[in-house]
Amino acid sequence: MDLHAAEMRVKELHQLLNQYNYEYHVLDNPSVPDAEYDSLLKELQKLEESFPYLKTSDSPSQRVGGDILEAFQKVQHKISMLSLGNAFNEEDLRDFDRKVRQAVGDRFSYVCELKIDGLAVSLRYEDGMLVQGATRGDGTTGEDITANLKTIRSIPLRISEPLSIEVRGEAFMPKRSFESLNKAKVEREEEPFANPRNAAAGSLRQLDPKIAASRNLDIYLYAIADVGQTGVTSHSEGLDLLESLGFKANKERKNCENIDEVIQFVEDWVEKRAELPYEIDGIVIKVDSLQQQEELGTTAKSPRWAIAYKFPAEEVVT
Ligand SMILES: NC(=O)c1cnc(N)c2cc(Br)sc12
Repeated sequence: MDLHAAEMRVKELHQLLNQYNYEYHVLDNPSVPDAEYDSLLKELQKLEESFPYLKTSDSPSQRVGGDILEAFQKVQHKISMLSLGNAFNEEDLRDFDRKVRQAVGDRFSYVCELKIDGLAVSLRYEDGMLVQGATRGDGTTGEDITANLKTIRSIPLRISEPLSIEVRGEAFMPKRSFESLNKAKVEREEEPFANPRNAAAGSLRQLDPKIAASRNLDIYLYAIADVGQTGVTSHSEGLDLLESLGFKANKERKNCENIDEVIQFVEDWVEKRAELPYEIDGIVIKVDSLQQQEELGTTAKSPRWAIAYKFPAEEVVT
C-alpha cells in the first residue's frame, strides 16, 4: 500500500472507530460487535506502525497513551471551577428561591440535574482537539491528568466542530465497575476503596495511564466554562450544545418552572437513586437563563444562581 492509499485508509478508520466508539460509550447503542471494532483498531495500529507519520494525537489508537509519569504537572484554570452552596431540606431550597426572586423578579425557570458523585474535571479543546484535561484541585489550580482522562472512552479526542472550548464535568466509576474492582482487590488481599468516588479519584491519580484505562471510568459533562462565547442563552441550551459536539451529558435533567417542581424532582430522585448504575449525592439546581445568572453573579467561591441539594447520608447497613 502506498503512502496516499495508507493516508486515505487511516482517515477512514478514524471516522469508523470514532463513530463506533461514540455509539457504544456515549449513546450506549453500538451498531457493530466489539470484534469489528477490535479488528479495525488492529488495522489502524498496523498502518501507524508502517507509516509512523500517520499516527496523530487524536488517533483512536492513542487513548491509552504514553509512559508512566513521574508526577502530575500543575494547571492554572483560566476560569475558576466554582463549588456549589448546599441545601439540606425544603426550607433551604425555598430560601434559595426567595433570594433568586429578590434579584431577578418572578419570571425565570430552573434546570435540575443529578449531582454525580465523582471527581470534577476540566477538558480543554483547541480547534476541536483535546489538548488538556485537569482535576478541579482548589478551583484555581488543578493537576494535569490528560493521559488518564484520554482513557475514558466517552471523552471525544476530537469534537464535531473545530472549536477552542473548555468544558467541565464529573468523572465517575459506575457501581458495577466499583464492585468488580473491590472484589479483585479483596481477592488480592488489598485494601478495597470505600466508595465509587474514592475509586474514581484514586484511578485518575494513577501515574500509569494503563491503570486508569483498566478502571472503566466514565464521565458526564455539565458546563461550558466560557459559555458566553458560544452564543447560547441558557444552561439547557448549553447542555444540548455539549451533546451536539459529541459529549455525554446526563439525560436525567428537567426544566422546572418553579421551586415546587424542583422539590418534586428532588423527592422523586431520593426514591429512584438506588436504581441508577452510578452514584449521585444530590441534585444540582440552576437558574436557566445565562443573563439572569449574570445578574445574580457569584460569591468568592460559589454561584448565587445555583445550589446543590444534598441527599441525607444513606444508613450503612452492617
Ligand atoms: N450537573 C451539574 O451541574 C453537576 C453534576 N454533578 C456534580 N458533581 C456537579 C458539581 C458541580 Br460544582 S456542578 C455538578
